[in-house]
Amino acid sequence: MTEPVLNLKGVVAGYGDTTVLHGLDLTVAQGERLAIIGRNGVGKTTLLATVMGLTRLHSGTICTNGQDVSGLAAHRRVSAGLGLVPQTRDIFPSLSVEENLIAGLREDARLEEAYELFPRLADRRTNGGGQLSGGEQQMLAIARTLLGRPSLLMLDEPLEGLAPVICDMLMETFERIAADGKHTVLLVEQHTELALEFAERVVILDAGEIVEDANTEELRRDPTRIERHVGVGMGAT
Ligand SMILES: Nc1ncnc2c1ncn2[C@@H]1O[C@H](COP(=O)(O)OP(=O)(O)OP(=O)(O)O)[C@@H](O)[C@H]1O
Repeated sequence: MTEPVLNLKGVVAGYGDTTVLHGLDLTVAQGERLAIIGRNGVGKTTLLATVMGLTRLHSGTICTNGQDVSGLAAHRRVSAGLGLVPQTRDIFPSLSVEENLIAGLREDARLEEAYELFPRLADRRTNGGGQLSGGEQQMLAIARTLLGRPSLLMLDEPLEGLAPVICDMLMETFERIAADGKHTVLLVEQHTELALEFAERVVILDAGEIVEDANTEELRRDPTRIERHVGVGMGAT
């Protein structure tokens, strides 16, 4: 049987002594398209950061593809197949686009893959990271993470603050990445409708706990299950 790409058991985590996640159990199968939604401050970013080893894990275990990574540093988790595009994008502003990409490049990956995915980055390859528009920075952040060859690609509110035309283009790109057979995509998104459009399964976080974990169609049939945790109307929260 194929191991899940992500398996969390009893995860209690936070910052220092503060606990934000209160005992999460979550299994993500290979190839799944999962969205995590919830109001501001419920712990979505903390969950992704915890998977990457960037918070304090008080108890519980985190496994990826059958490997327990609970005690590993973030860079070792990248080698184990976990990839995060953080909300902050973390582009190096003084390095060129190409140098930013090289920073994420695994030996078996090629720079050209990034340019094939986002031709715009090829046009901008010698420009500094700090000279890019918000949309171009997001493309760079996504491409750089993909060059690390993640089996799980985690995207933290990747559409935030971007123009609708760029959001559409990025959503299409996420569809392609999810369909290529090499990646499992986990999307954290404030815009509930966009999240539901993309995902086949939706997890809702509230106050650091998973309060819904269901098939997207099932949730669509009973929107109150979303609205009671995310807000009325299922629009942007
Ligand atoms: N570095 C930090 N140190 C201490 N507390 C933090 C830190 N980052 C976040 N928190 C707290 O953890 C809780 C969860 O925040 P988190 O950013 O994970 O929520 P979120 O669901 O991603 O919200 P948003 O949609 O606003 O990004 C909040 O109470 C927040 O204040």
